[in-house]
Amino acid sequence: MNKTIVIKLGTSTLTHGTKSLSRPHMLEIVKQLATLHQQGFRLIVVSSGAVAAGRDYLNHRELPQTLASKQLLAAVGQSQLIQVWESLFSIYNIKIGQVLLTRADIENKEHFLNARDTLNVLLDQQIIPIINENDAVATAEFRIGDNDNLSALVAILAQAEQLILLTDQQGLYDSDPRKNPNAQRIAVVDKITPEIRQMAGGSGTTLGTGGMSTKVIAADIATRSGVETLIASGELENVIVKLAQGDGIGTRFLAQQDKLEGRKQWLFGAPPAGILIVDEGAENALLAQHKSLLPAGIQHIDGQFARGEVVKITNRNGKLLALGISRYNSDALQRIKSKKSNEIETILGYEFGSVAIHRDEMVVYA
Ligand SMILES: Nc1ncnc2c1ncn2[C@@H]1O[C@H](COP(=O)(O)OP(=O)(O)O)[C@@H](O)[C@H]1O
Ligand SMILES: N[C@@H](CCC(=O)OP(=O)(O)O)C(=O)O
Repeated sequence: MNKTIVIKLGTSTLTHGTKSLSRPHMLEIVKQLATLHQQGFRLIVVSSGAVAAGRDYLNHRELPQTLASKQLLAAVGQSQLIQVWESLFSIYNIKIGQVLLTRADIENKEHFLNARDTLNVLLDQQIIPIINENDAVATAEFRIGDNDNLSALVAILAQAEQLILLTDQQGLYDSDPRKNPNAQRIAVVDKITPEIRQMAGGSGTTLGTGGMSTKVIAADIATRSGVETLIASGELENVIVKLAQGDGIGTRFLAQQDKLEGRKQWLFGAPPAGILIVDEGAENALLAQHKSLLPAGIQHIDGQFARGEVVKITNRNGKLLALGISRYNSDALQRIKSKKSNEIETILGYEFGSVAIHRDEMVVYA
């Protein structure tokens, strides 16, 4: 499959340093994305800018400094933002789909699987997802709070190879270049150490959230899950195309370990909520052929669990074969066990795909 790239565009990039969305600058970005899209890259955009667009739409009206005001600005601004994206992408005949996420959509594994399926179906249909945090409803408890972190989680969700964070600086510097004119850009970061974290300061503008420090945290989350992360300036000509082709601009944070295994560590935080006992055919498919687990191979189900929970997979002798995230809840599995995948929809009246546990959401022992 073609490479999946998540591109995060900060407010500073979308406004081109002004107080309004800069259509010419956004068109410049869309042009680059269209080039990569045509080359077959699977692209996901994480776009900030809703609050800035909302402020502009309401003519910078004086509002109280409350969460409710921010939610109001995000609600009016998000529709402005998506309209601009839609009109610009339509110049290149590219369709987009809006996906608004909150922390719960990433942390709750059932929501996680739903969001993953949505992104995959959009990408399979050559539609570019335009993602933002659902700021209009995300209260303190459910907020991720900054799109740098959101984009790292999206990269894990989408099993991306690369995360590109575009901002108003050429990359990570050894100190904030707005404060220190002699600051030096760091070209490659092998490992995110406490020294690296210390270099990254807060936002340089009133519109940006988090500054370089949230970008380094995002790079840490993403690289630990095997996603190479790049920070570069959105001002640079053809920057996205250059980064996708491996040009040495910006700051490159190297992926820390084998992609799949890193992601699985992130997925398997919770203790198993149930057990699936599988037949010999399924055991062989999992261990020798590295395949997903189909309902056809499941003989018994122990425990009550929801879609998205972690379960053990054992053979009939009780030998632990794997841990995996179940795409169906235990009641549904009771009804579709030993059945062919093409019968799932008839039996349940719905389906979440042909597999009970996907290979990418499984750790195999033995
Ligand atoms: N070590 C550093 N290297 C580069 N930029 C830094 C550093 N420390 C702090 N910054 C600040 O981070 C800002 C970028 O973050 P932010 O304003 O949140 O932008 P965005 O809207 O693109 O997310 C820069 O303008 C810069 O002032
Ligand atoms: N979700 C918010 C942006 C939050 C954010 O992280 O902003 P930024 O630091 O500009 O990427 C919005 O759309 O205004």
